[in-house]
Amino acid sequence: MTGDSSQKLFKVVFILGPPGSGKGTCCHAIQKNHGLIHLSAGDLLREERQREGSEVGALIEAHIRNGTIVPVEITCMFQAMRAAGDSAKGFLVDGFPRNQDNLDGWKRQMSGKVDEKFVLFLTCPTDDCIKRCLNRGEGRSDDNEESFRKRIDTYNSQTLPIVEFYKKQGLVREVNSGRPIEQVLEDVERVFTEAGF
Ligand SMILES: Nc1ncnc2c1ncn2[C@@H]1O[C@H](COP(=O)(O)OP(=O)(O)O)[C@@H](O)[C@H]1O
Ligand SMILES: Nc1ccn([C@H]2C[C@H](O)[C@@H](COP(=O)(O)OP(=O)(O)O)O2)c(=O)n1
Ligand SMILES: [Mg+2]
Repeated sequence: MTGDSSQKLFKVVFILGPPGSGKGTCCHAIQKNHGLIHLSAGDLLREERQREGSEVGALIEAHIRNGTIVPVEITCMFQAMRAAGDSAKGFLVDGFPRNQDNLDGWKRQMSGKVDEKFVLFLTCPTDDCIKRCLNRGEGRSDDNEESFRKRIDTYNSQTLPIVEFYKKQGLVREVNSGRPIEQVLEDVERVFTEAGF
């Protein structure tokens, strides 16, 4: 056997779905119940954008407004997972991998280090998603109609193929999130229970 067998694998669940589909909301509920750590790629990027002296803040903001995806070298999820320590039971990786570049970077860094449990795929009609984003009330620079349209285009052209990639591996668990939150969370909870969480 080669490699360090004492190294603990990071247990990971990916959360994907269109903007406003409820990824963050579901992660919030699930992390409380299951002792998992929620890592939102978007939150991490917004944090870096706000960090004084950040050399990539302006670049991140341009991507966020344009609804395009920041290069994976900047969106370093591995760093955040390592920083969280290995006491975590697992990670909810929210909004990542969102395109082929994200996926390639993830594989380069994480191969042999992660146990990918499944992808929670939230589906929600675009009309509901836009209403939710416009009413989110977090003052985000991309929660306006123009940025939303660009984000949804990026989602359809770049993120859905990633969902397909995981579907082929039998890893996708789909939940219709275009329903009242109690119903969504009931189904999400069931998916986690079935996966042994
Ligand atoms: N099932 C739901 N029904 C109605 N509103 C919801 C539902 N799920 C989430 N929301 C609301 O929609 C907005 C977007 O949710 P959020 O979890 O931030 O989505 P995402 O992370 O996918 O963009 C938030 O204001 C949230 O409170
Ligand atoms: N993997 C990621 C995730 C988000 N981003 C950027 C581009 C996205 O439009 C914004 C916002 O992402 P976030 O996941 O917070 O947005 P939603 O929760 O889907 O509304 O951040 C990215 O470049 N790469
Ligand atoms: Mg979110």
